[in-house]
Amino acid sequence: MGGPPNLYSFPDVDKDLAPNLRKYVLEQQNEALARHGVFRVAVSGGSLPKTLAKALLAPSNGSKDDTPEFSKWEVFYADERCVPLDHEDSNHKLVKQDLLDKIPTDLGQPKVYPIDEKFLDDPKECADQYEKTLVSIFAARDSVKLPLFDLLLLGCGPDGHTCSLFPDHPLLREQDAWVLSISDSPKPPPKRITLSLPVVLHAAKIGFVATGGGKKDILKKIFETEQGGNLPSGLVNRGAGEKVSWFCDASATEGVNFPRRGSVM
Ligand SMILES: O=C1O[C@H](COP(=O)(O)O)[C@@H](O)[C@H](O)[C@H]1O
Repeated sequence: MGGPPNLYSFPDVDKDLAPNLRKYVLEQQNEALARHGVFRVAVSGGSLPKTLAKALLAPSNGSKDDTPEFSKWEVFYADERCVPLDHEDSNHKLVKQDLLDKIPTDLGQPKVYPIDEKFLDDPKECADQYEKTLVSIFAARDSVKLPLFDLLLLGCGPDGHTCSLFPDHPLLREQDAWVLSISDSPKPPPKRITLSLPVVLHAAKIGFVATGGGKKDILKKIFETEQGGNLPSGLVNRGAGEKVSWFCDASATEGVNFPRRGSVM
């Protein structure tokens, strides 16, 4: 990858981070719609859905560039916990309650691809079924080696995990599968599915959202140390380089020695 990742650090989440995240997401939307008429985005759970909702549910300035065209969105999950879709641990539940349910009707609704609840007891089957869904969308016309998401919106845990790819876990070595299962997640709940690292690295753009003082030690590690570069978020950061943009607040980047960018152009 050519250039370095982009690190944005904003004084305030509501006033600065959310509007810049909105600009970034809508830029990716508009480029994707111009490319192929649909915007394919995979989102994470955790703290991301709340910040994303602040960004996307804000009133538009009325320009075409600043309008979310939700009816042309296809929303997937970067990772999901094997729990019912209305369970409080479900990433889909968070995204639905914070964002999807609050989209004004005149903006349309995205097509959403949650996991199939039939396979909650069998994470491997759940992952295989989700991969089949991706194959039916991304590889229907010609066969592709990896699905090309227009945008991935990811979180970074305080241990450096992203999606449900955890530090030192054998899943990080997977080269072929698109969607993986994990039954021993160090963070509960233990049973989950996740996009594989090659799929993450292949995405057109990758936006991390990391806010709050609880993220500053891990960001310092990722941006400043060799060891941090080998953590899951660090592997994405190093491997995808300039395709990666970090949307952080000042508390998360305090003491992080890496050049920051101003605002999204
Ligand atoms: O378990 C998970 O954690 C990560 C990070 O969450 P955060 O609350 O620290 O932002 C999240 O991105 C992932 O989707 C989720 O399953």
